Amino acid sequence: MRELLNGSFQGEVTVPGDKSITHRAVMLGTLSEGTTNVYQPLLSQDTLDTVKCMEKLGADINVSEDKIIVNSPGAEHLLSPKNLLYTGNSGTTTRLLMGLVAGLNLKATIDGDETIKKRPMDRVTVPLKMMNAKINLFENKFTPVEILESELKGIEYHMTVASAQVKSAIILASLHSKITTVIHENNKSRNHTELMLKAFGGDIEVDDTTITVNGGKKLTPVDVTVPGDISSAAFLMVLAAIIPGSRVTLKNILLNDTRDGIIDVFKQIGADMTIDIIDDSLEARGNITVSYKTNLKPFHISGDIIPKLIDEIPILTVLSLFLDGNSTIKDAEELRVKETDRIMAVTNELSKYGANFKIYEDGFMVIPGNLKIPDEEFKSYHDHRIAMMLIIMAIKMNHDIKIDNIECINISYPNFIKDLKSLRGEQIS
Ligand SMILES: O=C(O)C1=C[C@@H](OP(=O)(O)O)[C@@H](O)[C@H](O)C1
Ligand SMILES: C=C(OP(=O)(O)O)C(=O)O
Repeated sequence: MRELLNGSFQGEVTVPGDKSITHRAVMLGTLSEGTTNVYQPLLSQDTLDTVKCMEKLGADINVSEDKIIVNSPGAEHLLSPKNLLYTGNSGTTTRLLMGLVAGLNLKATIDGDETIKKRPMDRVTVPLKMMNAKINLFENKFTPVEILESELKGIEYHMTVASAQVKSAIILASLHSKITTVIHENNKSRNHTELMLKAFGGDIEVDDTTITVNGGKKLTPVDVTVPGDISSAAFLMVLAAIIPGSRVTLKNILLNDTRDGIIDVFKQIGADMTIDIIDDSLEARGNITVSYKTNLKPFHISGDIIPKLIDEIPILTVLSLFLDGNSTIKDAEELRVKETDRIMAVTNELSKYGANFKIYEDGFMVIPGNLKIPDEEFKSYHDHRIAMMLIIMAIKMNHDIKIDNIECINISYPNFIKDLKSLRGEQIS
C-alpha cells in the first residue's frame, strides 16, 4: 500500500471484463450446441466458479488469459451433476444456476461459501415453484438448494425486487418450457441476459419493462467480446476525481444504459469527465476519462437509478465524503443482502475515519466534515467491493491501511493493485 500514497494517478487502464456478461456468456455457451468463444472475459474467482459448474453439467471449457472457449453438446445433452455445484462467493452464479438447472429438468444440489449461505434465495424459488420446479431451500430461504427433476411450465410473473439475478433465473428456467413466460419489472434491472439470449437465437421480446420468452428454441453459439466492467472502473473513476493532479482514462468500458448510473452521478456533481463512445452494437461501450477537479457538488440518488449503480454505492460513498455538501442514497435496501450488509459495512468502516452518516433502513445521508487517520484495523467482511473501497479511501487519506482478508478482491478484480500501481508510473518508489 505504501507505494500508492502521496501522489497523483495518470494514464490509461483496460479494466477487467464485465462480470455479469462473462457469467452469462459461459452459461449461454453451455446451453448452445457447439463452440462459443468468449473474448476478453473476466477471469476472477466468481466467473471461474461459473466455469466449474458448467463443466460439471457436461460442457468442455478451456480457459486461457484472454479467452474462454466453451464446447457444449447442447442443452438436451447436459446431465445431472454427480457432485455439488459449488458457487463460491457468487450470488450471480448461484441464482442463475438455480433457473438454468431447473429449466433443464435435471437434479442438482447448489451451495456456496459462508456469505452465500446468508443471502436470500427464496426470491428465486418462489417464481421457480410457480413454474412447477421441485426445489428445496434450507429453512425455506437459504442454500444449500436441492433441485429435483421436473418439467417446467411458463408463468406470468411480477417482479417483487429489482434484481437481474432473479429475472435471469426465470428467463433461463423458461427456455425449455412449451408455455410462454412473461415477466413484468417495476424498476428495470441490468438486461444482459435478454440482449445475449436474443443474439444466441432465443425467442425473447422486450417491450420496456415486459419480457416475453417462448421456450423450446435451440440456441446457437455466438462469439462474445466482453467490454470492461464499469463496476470495476468505478473505483478508478473516483480515484481520479478525488486525488489532486490525477487524470485517468478507462478503456473499452461497458456503457449499457441499465448499468451507467455512475455516469449520471458524475454529471450531477459536475465532475471533469469525457466519454468517447466506441460502438453501439450488442452492448454499448466507450473510453471514459476523469480528471481531478475541486468544488464538486453533492449527489442525491433514489428510485430508478439505484439498480443502475447498486454495486458502485460503496465507492460512491467515498466520493461523497469529498463533495461540497451532504449527499443522500435512498431506496437501496438491496445493499443489505449483498456479500455483506453493505449499508452497515460502508458506514462502520468509513466512520473509523471520522465520517458522519445518518443511517436509514434503505440508505444513508453522508455529512462531510473533518476526517482523521485512525489506529484501528479495517474489516473487508470478505466483500471485494468493501476491500477496494477501503483501498481508495486509504490512498486519499495517505493512510498505510491494514484490511483483513484483502485477497477477497480476487472475487471480481484480481489485478486491482497492479492497475493502481501502473497509474503511478514513474512515481513508484
Ligand atoms: O445479474 C447480475 O449479474 C448482477 C445483478 C446484481 O444483483 P441483483 O440481481 O441481486 O440486484 C448485482 O448486484 C450483481 O453484482 C450482479
Ligand atoms: C453483489 C455482487 O455480486 P454477486 O451478487 O454475484 O455475488 C457484486 O459483485 O458486487
